[in-house]
Amino acid sequence: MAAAVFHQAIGTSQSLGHRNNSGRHQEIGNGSTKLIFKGSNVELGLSKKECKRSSLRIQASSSQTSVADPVLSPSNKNTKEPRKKSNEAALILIRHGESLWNEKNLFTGCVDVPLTKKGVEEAIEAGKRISNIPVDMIYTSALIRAQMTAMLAMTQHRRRKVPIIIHNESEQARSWSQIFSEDTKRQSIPVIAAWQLNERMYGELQGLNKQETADRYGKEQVHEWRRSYDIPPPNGESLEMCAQRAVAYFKDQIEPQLLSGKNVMIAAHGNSLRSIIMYLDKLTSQEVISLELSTGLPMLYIFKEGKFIRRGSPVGPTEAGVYAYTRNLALYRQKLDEMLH
Ligand SMILES: O=C(O)[C@@H](CO)OP(=O)(O)O
Repeated sequence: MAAAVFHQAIGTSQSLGHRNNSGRHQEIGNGSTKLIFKGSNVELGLSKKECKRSSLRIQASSSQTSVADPVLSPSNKNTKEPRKKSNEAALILIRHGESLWNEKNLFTGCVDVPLTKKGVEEAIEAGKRISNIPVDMIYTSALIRAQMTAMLAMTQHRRRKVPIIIHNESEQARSWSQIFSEDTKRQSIPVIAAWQLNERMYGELQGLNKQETADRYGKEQVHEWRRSYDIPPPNGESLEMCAQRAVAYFKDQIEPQLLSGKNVMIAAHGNSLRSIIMYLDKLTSQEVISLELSTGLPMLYIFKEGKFIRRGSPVGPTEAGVYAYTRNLALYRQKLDEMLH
C-alpha cells in the first residue's frame, strides 16, 4: 500500500548535522553537449565524449519501473505493485539557494542557516525549471537551507503533489504523523531528511569569513581546505570524509529507489553534492577540485539500465530538449498537459 512508500526509507532518516555553501560556480552546460566547471580561477571543460566516459556504471540488477506517475494512470490506483516495469528514473540534484552566510561569505558547514530572499527566489526559479519532471521521493539534508529549497521548489511543480516530511525519529513521531487516507498519500511526496547529506563539517573554519581566512592563512592553503579531495580543514571533514557518508547514503538508500523506478530529487549542499556527482560522473580526485556548484541550480540525471546519464540543467519548464531525453519524460509531460487543461 502507499503507506509503504512513506515509511520504507525512513528507517535511515535522522536529524543530525548540517553543511553548506560557498561562492563558487560550476556551470553544467544544458543538454549533453558540454560541461564547464568554473572555479574562482579554475575552468575545466569536458567534451561530450569525456562526459560520456564519466557517466556511471552501477552494478544494478533488473527491476525498474516507470517514470510515468502512477496516479495519472487509473488502472494502477489500487494495486499493491503500483508501477509498471520500465527502464529508467529521473534524478534531480539541487544545491540549496543562497543562505544568509553565503551572502556574508562565511564558512557555514554544519551551521544551520536559512536562505536569503535571493535564495528563496533561486529555489522558486529552480522549481519552475523542473516543474514538468516527475518527482516521487525527495531527499534533503537535515539542514533548513536544503529543506527550504526543496519545499519552495515543489511549490512550482505542476503535478501539485504535497511534499511531506517523514518523521521517523521516534515511535511516537511515526505514530503521530500517520496519514489515514490512501488517496491523500497518493497525492503526497515523502520527504526524507538525512544528516548524511549535510554539508561537509568545516571544523574550525565555521563562522569565519572566507576572504579574511585567505588573507590570514594564504589563498593556496584556503583553496586546499575548500576544494582538495583529501585534505581536511582544521578539525573538519575533507571531501573524502564527506563522501564516505554522503555517497554511502546515496548507494544504500537512494539508488534502490531509483532502481525501483522512483523519480528522486535530492536537495543538499555544495560539497555533499560534489561528492555524489564525483561518484555519478566518475570524476577523479583531481577533476573534482574544479567542480563548483551554483546555488539553486537543478541538475538532471537519467538512471537507465544501471547507468547515470547526465542531462544538464533544464533551462525551463518548456524546454523541449529535456523531454527529448527519454520517452517516459515526454509522456509524463504530455499527461500533465492533458490533466491541467
Ligand atoms: O561554507 C560552506 O559550508 C561551503 C559551502 O558553501 O563553502 P565552500 O565553498 O568553501 O565549500
